[in-house]
Amino acid sequence: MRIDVITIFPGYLAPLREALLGRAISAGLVDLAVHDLRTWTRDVHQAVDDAPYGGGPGMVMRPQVWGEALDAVLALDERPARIVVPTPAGRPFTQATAQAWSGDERLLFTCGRYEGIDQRVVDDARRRDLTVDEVSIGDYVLVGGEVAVLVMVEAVVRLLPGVLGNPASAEQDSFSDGLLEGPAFTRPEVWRGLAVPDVLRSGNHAKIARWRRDRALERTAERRPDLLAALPEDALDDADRAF
Ligand SMILES: N#Cc1c(-c2ccc3ccn(Cc4ccc(CN5CCCC5)cc4)c3c2)n[nH]c1N
Repeated sequence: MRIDVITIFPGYLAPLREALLGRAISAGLVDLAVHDLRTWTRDVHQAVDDAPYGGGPGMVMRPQVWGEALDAVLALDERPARIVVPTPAGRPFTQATAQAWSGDERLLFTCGRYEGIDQRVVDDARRRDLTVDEVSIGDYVLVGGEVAVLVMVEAVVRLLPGVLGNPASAEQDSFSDGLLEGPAFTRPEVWRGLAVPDVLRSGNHAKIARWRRDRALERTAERRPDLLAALPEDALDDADRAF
């Protein structure tokens, strides 16, 4: 997978070259290129923003600079790219989104700042039959798109074959079966007077699986009843319902 990121703060994306993601890049599983949006400015001040038409707070990012940047970065590789535009007004980015995008050949992330990017940049890309997804990572307000890109790239890249040491980990993700995962424990058996649940040390795999499922159902009902309500009819078996 090729990933391009366009931003006025390239340094914000440095964490993508650390740890797991850094190893995925070194292993050739991901090609990452970060581009400074100001490369495509033409004025001495390298202006990327201007006042909003119709008034209102803050500034809006200029379409000319973004249009030239997108055209140039898209031309760097012939593979079709999904253009991702983080925005507070976007569709929710979920695990299902990450799963879907993990099958893409190329992702191109545009990091807005100020009050966002002139809407015509998205409109122009869509009318050229480019795939453009305007997404939000959550119902809170950030200062720009860079942090959202860090979140989305990590969520997608960890799903690529060969990235996670143990593929089962991604298969047993929270949300992958529609439920939150339950509590996890490791040694020591007792820590500050708190013991690991006996069932986890029983060696009885059926009982352990049941216990873990019950804890996942309990936690989901307590913290995310919306996820429970959204489960498909056949997602819960009789043992689940008895819980
Ligand atoms: N993903 C994601 C995001 C973002 C995000 C993503 C990309 C950009 C680019 C610029 N900003 C700053 C900003 C902040 C507030 C507003 C709304 N306006 C304020 C007054 C009138 C409406 C517009 C932009 C961004 C924020 N925030 N939260 C998420 N889950």
